[in-house]
Amino acid sequence: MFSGRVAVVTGSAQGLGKVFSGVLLERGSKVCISDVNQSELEKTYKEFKSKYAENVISQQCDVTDSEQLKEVFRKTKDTYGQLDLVVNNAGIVNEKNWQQCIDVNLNGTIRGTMLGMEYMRKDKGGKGGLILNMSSLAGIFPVNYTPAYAASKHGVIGYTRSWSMHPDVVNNGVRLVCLCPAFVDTDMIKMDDDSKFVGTDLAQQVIEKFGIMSTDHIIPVFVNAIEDEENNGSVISITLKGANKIPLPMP
Ligand SMILES: NC(=O)C1=CN([C@@H]2O[C@H](COP(=O)(O)OP(=O)(O)OC[C@H]3O[C@@H](n4cnc5c(N)ncnc54)[C@H](O)[C@@H]3O)[C@@H](O)[C@H]2O)C=CC1
Ligand SMILES: CC/C=C\CC(=O)/C=C/C=C\C=C\C=C\[C@@H](O)[C@@H](O)C/C=C\CCC(=O)O
Repeated sequence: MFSGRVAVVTGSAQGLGKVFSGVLLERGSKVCISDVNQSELEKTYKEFKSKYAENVISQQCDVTDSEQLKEVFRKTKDTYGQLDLVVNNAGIVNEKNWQQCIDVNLNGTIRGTMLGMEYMRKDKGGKGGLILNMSSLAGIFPVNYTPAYAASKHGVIGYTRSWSMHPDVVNNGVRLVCLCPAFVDTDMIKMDDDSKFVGTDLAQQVIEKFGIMSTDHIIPVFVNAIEDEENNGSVISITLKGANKIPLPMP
C-alpha cells in the first residue's frame, strides 16, 4: 500500500506535515516535502535524507503561488515518474491577516487539489490516487476566536466533498478525504502571536475543554485514510475521544 507510492506533502517542514511525511517514508513511500519556510525545510530534508536517501526530495513552495506549487508537482513526477498521494496540509491561523489565512488554507488547498487531479486522473495519464485535505474541527463547528480560519476550514470540507462526488473524478480513480483534528501539539496552537486569534482567552477556554492531542494521535487515522481504498468523500473528526466520520448534513 505504501511501498513505492509517491506523495507530495505541503507545509511539511514541521508539525503535522513533517510527521505525515515521516510516516510515509518509514513505510517505503517516496515523498516530495515542501514548505514556504526554506530554512526549516532544509533542516527537515537533511534529517530525512540521512534516513531515506533518494526516497525524499524537497522543493521550497508557498502554496499561495500557483507557479511554485506547479513546480513541486513537476519535480515529483520528473523524479519518480508518478504521483499517488497529495496531502494539502499547509495552513496558518491569522485573524489579522485573514486574507492570507484564506489564501493559504482554502485557496492553497484548491490549487493543490486541482494539480493532484490533473496528475492522478486516469484519463490524464495518471493511475488514480488520494487527495488528503487538512481541515479541522474548526471546519465543522463555528469558532468565535478564529472566524476566518473557521471559514477557510469549512471551505476545505465543502470543496473536498464536492469533488469527491463528481463522476469524472470518481470514475478516473481519484478519491478525496478530509481530516478534521481538534487541537494538536504543534506550533500552530502556541499563544505566541496576537494576530492569530480574536481573543486568546476564548481560545484558551476551548483548548482546555478539548485538550491537546500529540501528533501520534493523528497517525492511525492518516494511515487508515490511505489504506482504505473504499473511503472517498469522508470527513473525519479526530479528538482525544477518537475518530468519527461526520455524516453529510441534510437540509
Ligand atoms: N495543530 C492543530 O491544532 C491543528 C492543525 N490543523 C491543520 O493541520 C495542518 C498542519 O498544521 P500544524 O502542523 O499544526 O501547523 P504548523 O504551524 O506546525 O505547520 C504548518 C506548516 O505549514 C507551513 N506553511 C505556512 N504557510 C505556508 C504557505 N503559504 N505555503 C507553504 N507552507 C506553508 C509552515 O511553514 C509550517 O511548516 C494545517 O492545515 C492546520 O490548519 C487542523 C486541526 C488542528
Ligand atoms: C482554531 C485554531 C487553532 C488551532 C488549529 C485548529 O484547527 C484547532 C481546532 C480545534 C478545535 C476547535 C473547536 C471549536 C469548537 C468550539 O468553537 C465550539 O463551538 C464547539 C461547540 C460544541 C462542541 C460540542 C461538544 O461539546 O462536543
